[in-house]
Amino acid sequence: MTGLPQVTGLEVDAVVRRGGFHLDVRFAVAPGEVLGVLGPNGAGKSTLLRALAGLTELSEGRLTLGGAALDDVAAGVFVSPERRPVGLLFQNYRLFPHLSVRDNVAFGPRRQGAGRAAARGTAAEWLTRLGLAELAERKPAQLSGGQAQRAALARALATEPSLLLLDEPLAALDAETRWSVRAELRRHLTDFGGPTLFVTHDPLEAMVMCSRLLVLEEGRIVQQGSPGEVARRPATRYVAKLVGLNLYAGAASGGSGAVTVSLDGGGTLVSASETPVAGRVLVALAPTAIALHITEPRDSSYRNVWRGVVEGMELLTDRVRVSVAGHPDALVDITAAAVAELSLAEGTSVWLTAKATELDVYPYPDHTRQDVGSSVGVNR
Ligand SMILES: Nc1ncnc2c1ncn2[C@@H]1O[C@H](COP(=O)(O)OP(=O)(O)OP(=O)(O)O)[C@@H](O)[C@H]1O
Repeated sequence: MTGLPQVTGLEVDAVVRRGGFHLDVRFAVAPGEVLGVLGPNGAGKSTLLRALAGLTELSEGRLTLGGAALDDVAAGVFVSPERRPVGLLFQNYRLFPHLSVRDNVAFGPRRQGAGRAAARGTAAEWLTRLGLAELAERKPAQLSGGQAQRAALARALATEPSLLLLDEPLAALDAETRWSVRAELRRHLTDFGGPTLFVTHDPLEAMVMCSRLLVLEEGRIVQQGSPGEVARRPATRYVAKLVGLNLYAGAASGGSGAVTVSLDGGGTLVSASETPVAGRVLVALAPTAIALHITEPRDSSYRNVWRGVVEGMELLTDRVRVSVAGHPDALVDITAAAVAELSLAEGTSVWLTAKATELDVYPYPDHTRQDVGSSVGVNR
């Protein structure tokens, strides 16, 4: 025993330049951890996965898996894609159309040097595990979307990879199939002992499938944390929107139990936060925690009362999301019955109220780029 920790996970310290785009990230993924990678279009999610798979070269930095370098620009190390112990699962499956399902799954083991019979044996095992044994002789075009996705998963796992890279693996499936394939995939990810990166645009999927989330924006990491932390305390406007919260940036003053925040875009909010906070902060407020009134509310239990004008309404499954312009702007979720009772329409003047206990105030995250500050609120 040397007493040194054994490095078995993935360590990423990477810069990739593609035209005018720069990806610049540093993070680690532990064995068995499923890291959800979220971010708006063009944030660099696919670029990151491509770099890990060896399909795009690093401009600077180093990637190590289990302590061994896959890429090390300074040392001149680059392991070619076919020699990386990496399982890939992409949205559009990329099964070979001319090969049977069995041969698609046997392809990886064959490429790794297994004999024809051994590779077919491995393929048969994985197809059985994924409930596809009876479809082994079919061609990909003869499979449903869910079956094809399972075949692609069998193909990714049959090479016994040390790292799994999943790029929106469920996006092409219809809602019902997606649900069952997701449950299946989750089971396999739990069994898989290595690190997994899971790119998705779907916040629910990220919450359900991933043990930790990493949010990329413009090639940089703007937030990392457990799904619960990210959902409760979003670091940027993009994350707040994703998890359905109002988010405001401002300057805090006052003590525990009554923190006053002067918002960047005008207006003031008061929080009953028990943790003393001062200086630059973010304030998260759920759309369901705001109430709308036509006349000025007389109930003094509302510490936050401000005026606004209805800008738009969107029907959600069981509520209506009302977009209100004011200081601050806000998204407010109310029932369809309340919309009717208040006779709300675009242009209606309203009063907004929120209890101080409903506002979560937290320090402005250090790792958030400072220039996000002025635009961080869902609303100005
Ligand atoms: N081959 C390329 N050459 C130059 N720039 C590229 C190339 N491929 C992608 N880019 C640019 O790199 C940036 C990141 O793209 P990437 O595909 O990694 O984003 P993404 O987060 O996966 O987006 P999406 O959610 O839309 O799939 C984008 O600005 C894109 O235009």
